[in-house]
Amino acid sequence: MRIKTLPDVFINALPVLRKINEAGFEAYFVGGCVRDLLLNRHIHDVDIATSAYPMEVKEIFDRTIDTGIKHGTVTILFENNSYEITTFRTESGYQDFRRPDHVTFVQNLSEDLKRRDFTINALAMDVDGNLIDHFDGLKDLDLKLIKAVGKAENRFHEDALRMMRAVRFMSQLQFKLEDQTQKAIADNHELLSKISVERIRDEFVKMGLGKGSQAAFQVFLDTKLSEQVPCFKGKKDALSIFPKLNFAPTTEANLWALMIILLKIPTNKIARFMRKWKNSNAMERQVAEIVEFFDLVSAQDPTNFDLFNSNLKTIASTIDLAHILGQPINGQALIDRYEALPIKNAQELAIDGSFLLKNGIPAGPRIGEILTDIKKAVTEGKIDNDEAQISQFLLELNN
Ligand SMILES: Nc1ccn([C@@H]2O[C@H](COP(=O)(O)OP(=O)(O)OP(=O)(O)O)[C@@H](O)[C@H]2O)c(=O)n1
Ligand SMILES: [Mg+2]
Repeated sequence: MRIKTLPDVFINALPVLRKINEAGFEAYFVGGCVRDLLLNRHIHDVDIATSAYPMEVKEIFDRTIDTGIKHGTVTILFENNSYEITTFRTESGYQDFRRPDHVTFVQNLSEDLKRRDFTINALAMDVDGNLIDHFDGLKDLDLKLIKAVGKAENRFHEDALRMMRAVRFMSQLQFKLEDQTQKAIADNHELLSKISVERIRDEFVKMGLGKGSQAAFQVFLDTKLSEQVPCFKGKKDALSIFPKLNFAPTTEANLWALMIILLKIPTNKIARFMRKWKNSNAMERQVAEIVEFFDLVSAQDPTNFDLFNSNLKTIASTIDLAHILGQPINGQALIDRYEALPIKNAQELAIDGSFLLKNGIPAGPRIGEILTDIKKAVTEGKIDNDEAQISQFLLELNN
């Protein structure tokens, strides 16, 4: 099969392939970019595989970066783009279940494609748009099937992360998992423990946010992959709610918040959970804020001061979670009330701590307490946000 009209990302890269060809080597587009081209999905980067060794690639192009020479990868800068060019290689013989420290280069494209994870990721395309499909990847694209190349177990022994990639692609592409591939994951799920949490987390998040997240999550549970990730062991019942929900989360923070809610993780253990998953401090804070506000809204109607202490992003997340979990809350009313607040942060208050000092309040913790009282009074609409009314409020407070 030949693709006649290529999108710009490929057109821009054609001179790169030609230059490699002219130097006497083979070069192909490979992997995710060919898959996404055929699925009409957005293509974020094009990867190139070649028969040239990294040193030979570096001789062909003026501007190169040694991204992963050990793995056979050189990044080249060409016009305004950068491309990863990887020498045909294989991973077989490395049975430590992780990406190998170094690889064996191979002579031809077929040997290279053979070591790739799934048939739909083992497609290649040459400079003329001819597709190379040694493993029926095109057929599986048609059947919407994630199927390992060759013997599935071998692929997962080469790199156990591929088991998470399987459920991630199921979710992102809304594909089914081929039976033998699923069986191999179930049989080998324990190998996932060899993989770093950061790499598992990235795949988990992509799975959780893909269009087919609920079907994928079910397989993630059924194959027991879930038993090998932080804090999920023995929690199948609680997590089984996810595939049954009517909606799925749309942001990473909401995904984590939903996990915390489903697992009933107490407030004082949220930081621990987030850290076990190696999330950033910023993500940890955002998720803690969302869960806290969600708990508050689930228990009672928030006051204006509660809304003031929150922010639009957190409120929007809470509404999303309530929607997902089928909890009746009037989201629009919350947003309207937030928008109508006379002040949205401490900087918008007509006075600050120095005003209190000038008005005879001694420096110390009392300043903070009084400022809180003033913010409460202003947000609850008891007084206007102006100096005169705040002064009056202070007088009454002191009497
Ligand atoms: N554990 C892995 C990772 C990658 N690959 C191969 O390397 C290609 C590129 O890898 P990567 O960019 O990680 O994945 P993509 O399939 O391109 O998906 P994405 O759209 O997320 O980049 C894959 O298509 C696949 O052929 C693999 O066989 N095994
Ligand atoms: Mg890619």
